[in-house]
Amino acid sequence: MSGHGPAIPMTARKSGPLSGVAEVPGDKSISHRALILGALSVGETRITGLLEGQDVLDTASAMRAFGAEVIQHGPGDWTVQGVGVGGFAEPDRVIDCGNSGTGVRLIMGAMATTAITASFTGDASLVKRPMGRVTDPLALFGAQAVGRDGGRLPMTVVGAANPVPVRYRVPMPSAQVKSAVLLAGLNAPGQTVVIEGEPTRDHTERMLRGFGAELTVEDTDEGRVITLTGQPELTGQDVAVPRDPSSAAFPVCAALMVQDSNIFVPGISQNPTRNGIFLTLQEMGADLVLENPREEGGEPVADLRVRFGALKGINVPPERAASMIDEYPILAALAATAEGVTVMTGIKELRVKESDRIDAMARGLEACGVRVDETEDSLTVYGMAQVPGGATVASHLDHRIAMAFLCLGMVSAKPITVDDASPIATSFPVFEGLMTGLGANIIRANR
Ligand SMILES: O=C(O)C1=C[C@@H](OP(=O)(O)O)[C@@H](O)[C@H](O)C1
Ligand SMILES: C=C(OP(=O)(O)O)C(=O)O
Repeated sequence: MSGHGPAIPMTARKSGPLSGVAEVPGDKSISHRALILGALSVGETRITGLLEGQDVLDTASAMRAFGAEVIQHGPGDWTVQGVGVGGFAEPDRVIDCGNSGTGVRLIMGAMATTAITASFTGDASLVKRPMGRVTDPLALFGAQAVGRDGGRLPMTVVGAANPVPVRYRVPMPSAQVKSAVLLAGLNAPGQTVVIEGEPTRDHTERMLRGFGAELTVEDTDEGRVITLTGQPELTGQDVAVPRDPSSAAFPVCAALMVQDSNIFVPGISQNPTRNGIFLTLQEMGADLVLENPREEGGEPVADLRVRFGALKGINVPPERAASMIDEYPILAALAATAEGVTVMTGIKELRVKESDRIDAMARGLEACGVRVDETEDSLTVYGMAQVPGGATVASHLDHRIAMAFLCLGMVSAKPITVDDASPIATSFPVFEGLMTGLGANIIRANR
């Protein structure tokens, strides 16, 4: 929803120790895809563990607008009656994707090779984000897009009536762009080929196969080559959504920062295209143990046992960036409490997220008394024994910035206030209750 309600300022104070079980909600990326692929299938898709964050609810409502029947039966328990590949109806209203880059970009891909027209918009954050990275490859299929300011929302996409298949090399590491092209390729005849220079999250590929598409993935000198055979009949599936590693990163990092903490975080996806944060934390010296590795819902998962302990700053290798792209805000907060310097390079994609995350973290950390250096493509954080805090930090309509500073406020000398924590509801609606349940001292500032 683009209608953004009143700001919710929130303050975090010295907390802990954190202890107990952190049951984080379902994976956001997989939740969006389960709804979209369910809508593009024939028959019923039953989804359990769906993330009921606003980003995903907006995708559910978009799928209804394209003609699918989407019903909630209970918490996390949803069904989708799909319309089949090429069966999307023309929506009779503007598709409002709220705060969600994943939602709008994947849905544009999913409708771009059907002869319908759809208009898209979003909130004050989403309308600033680049859409040309998706509409450029969609134009190769024959779709046309007209947007504001050379490729921003609001935007209207006219789907291709006679789509042709495409061979496309994704110019930046982006699972959203890759996925938009693959979803568009579903309704094009012949083979659509997507090549990515560095691997990004592969949920679309895994799930397309699970829904019955013919798709191959080859690692070559050119990169990862994904070939999809168009116009398959997708069949509704049962999807069990694993818990979100990107959400898990917040209680995990908070427990690593807050003295004497010891928490258990069950059932977290360890998909190798998503687990970079856990490798990084272990390199920093974290007492983070992966227990009971297993497969759930087609994804590798493990339980995490996390205990407080002193961490050291490291150089995070740029080639790891794609596998932890959403975790840099919380890593930057954690780095402020580690011994020594943490250097994060190869992260310029952070500049086009819900906010410019390099800038938002750098300014917020400085306001809290932490020294940082930034370049277009990197952020360096100088750790200190005691972060001063005592600042009000802007979240810029960015859930991950809000959560990162609330975690830092649990260990700073003086409290940290986030000017607006309402965007947390887009990805982690139970954050406040979950964290306070573990022992976090966070409270809505206006209560
Ligand atoms: O495909 C996805 O589900 C996502 C891909 C990433 O974005 P980019 O494709 O822009 O890197 C990530 O930051 C986002 O939270 C979710
Ligand atoms: C970047 C993110 O999401 P999106 O691009 O879907 O808005 C995120 O959740 O950190």
